[in-house]
Amino acid sequence: MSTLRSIRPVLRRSAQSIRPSIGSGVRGGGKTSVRGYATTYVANSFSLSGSRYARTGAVAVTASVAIAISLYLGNAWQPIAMDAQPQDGEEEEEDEGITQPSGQKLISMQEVAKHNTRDDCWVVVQGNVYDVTDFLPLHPGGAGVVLQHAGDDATEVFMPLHPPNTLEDNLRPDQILGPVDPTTVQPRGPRVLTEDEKRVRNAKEDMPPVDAMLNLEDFEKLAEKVLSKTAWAYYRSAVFYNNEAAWKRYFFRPRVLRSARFVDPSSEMLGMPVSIPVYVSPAAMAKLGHPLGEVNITRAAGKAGIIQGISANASCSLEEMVDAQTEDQNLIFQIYLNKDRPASEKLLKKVEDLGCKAIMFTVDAPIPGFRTLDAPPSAKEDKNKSAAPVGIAQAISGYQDDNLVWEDIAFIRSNHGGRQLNFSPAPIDILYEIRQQKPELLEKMEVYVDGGVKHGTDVVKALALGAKGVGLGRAFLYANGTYGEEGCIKTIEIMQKEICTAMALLGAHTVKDLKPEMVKPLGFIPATA
Ligand SMILES: Cc1cc2nc3c(=O)[nH]c(=O)nc-3n(C[C@H](O)[C@H](O)[C@H](O)COP(=O)(O)O)c2cc1C
Repeated sequence: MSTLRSIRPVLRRSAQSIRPSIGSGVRGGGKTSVRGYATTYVANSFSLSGSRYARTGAVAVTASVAIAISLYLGNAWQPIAMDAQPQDGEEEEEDEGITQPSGQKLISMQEVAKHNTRDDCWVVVQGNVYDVTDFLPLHPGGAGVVLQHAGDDATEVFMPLHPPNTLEDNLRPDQILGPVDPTTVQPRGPRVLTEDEKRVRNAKEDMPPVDAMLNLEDFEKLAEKVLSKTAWAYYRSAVFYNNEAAWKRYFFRPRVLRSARFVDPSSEMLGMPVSIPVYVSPAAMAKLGHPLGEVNITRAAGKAGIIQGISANASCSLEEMVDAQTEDQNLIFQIYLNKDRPASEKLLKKVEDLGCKAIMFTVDAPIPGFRTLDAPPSAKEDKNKSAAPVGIAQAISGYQDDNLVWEDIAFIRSNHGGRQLNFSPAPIDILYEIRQQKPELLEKMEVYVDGGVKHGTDVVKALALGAKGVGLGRAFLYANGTYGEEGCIKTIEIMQKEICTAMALLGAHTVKDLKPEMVKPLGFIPATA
């Protein structure tokens, strides 16, 4: 990690909590008018110089995102069955492999099927055969997830959840065995949609245009209808009991008779200009909601001028997101410390080489929390034995170092929280406590907040109390899962309008005009020390 001095780390610590981080030099951004709303707002447009990212130097991803999970989601690659079927007596010859003109042997499905045990496990993904025997104990979701597809084609369950090249990046060259002989692939016939797939298809046909989404709650309601049961369960099953409610306990003290004609919601985060002080919180598995996954979010964040935090468990590769970014877009990468620490160092090096501007270091997920909604499907529900034998959250964890302590990360001074422990304090309550008891901290370091944010007013409350920026996690997953990139852009637009309206009505022209005395808690106030 010492090789990464130029990357600014943001350590994720307390669950659903605030994110203090160390800011540094300020870079200017140009200004453009954003119209089409009652007031003229001035937003920052990025014009960073010297921020082109290196797009080479990509090396292996860690086991963290490798073969993370098996779930049945449909619409994935299926091997093409050729008309010619093997004739009796020809099997032995095929099992030895047909040699292609390139010299590479084709492997028959019959041969693949022989390697179907824990001690000898092959799988086929997108027409290629992989020997994953040695990888079984390393699989984040446990060996069982992979063994369900031992000796068989795992493409359909593998593809929606893994970045491209996951297998190539994590297996030794001798474990990448070569292409399947397509003449040996049994035709599967037309795939019959499950009840859930039919429900999703019908719901998608009924979707209103994106402009019918008036606020983030509209996206959430629609997401529940159009997402697969698996995606909804994973996205929704977080430990946010208190967070959403907590924002509603804080009220404004507006200032009046201050012109509301001009409002500028632009700001800076970690020295980077942002059009609004909202960022994308790193959240895994965007492909569960849309085939283009996190890339949609990258594109939207780039166009709208906000920062994207990329999950270590993203279903797209970092390279894909880097390729999708605009020239002066800023990406931040989130990591968990891997039990295999050199793997984390390797990942950090890659993250730096690919031009990410900071890291968020999540430290509150040494083990996954309980999520009943995201539980493994019962055997009854999963007749095809195609789903993961554990929930998604469980399946993509496991590689995180559960022995991580402060001493290991003494060089990092800031944090980011996940969503593991229920009944942890809500971020706004912690922020308020800091404002009351240690206001000097808010001057010394940048504090970021996320968890349960649904309205521009939530953002404005946090900014007034001293936060530098506010993150949205599920909002982008829902937006992506409903309308893809368009939905993510609409989400940012909605937030911008709501933030500007709240600022104008509070009598704040710029983010700096938002003051702590403009926000007070009513009702329950968390106990103070
Ligand atoms: C489905 C889902 C996946 C998440 N994945 C990650 C992750 O991979 N890494 C991480 O540090 N935080 C992760 N988080 C936590 C988010 O970064 C963020 O703290 C949280 O979503 C904020 O709350 P919100 O969803 O109400 O905005 C995830 C959250 C959700 C809901």
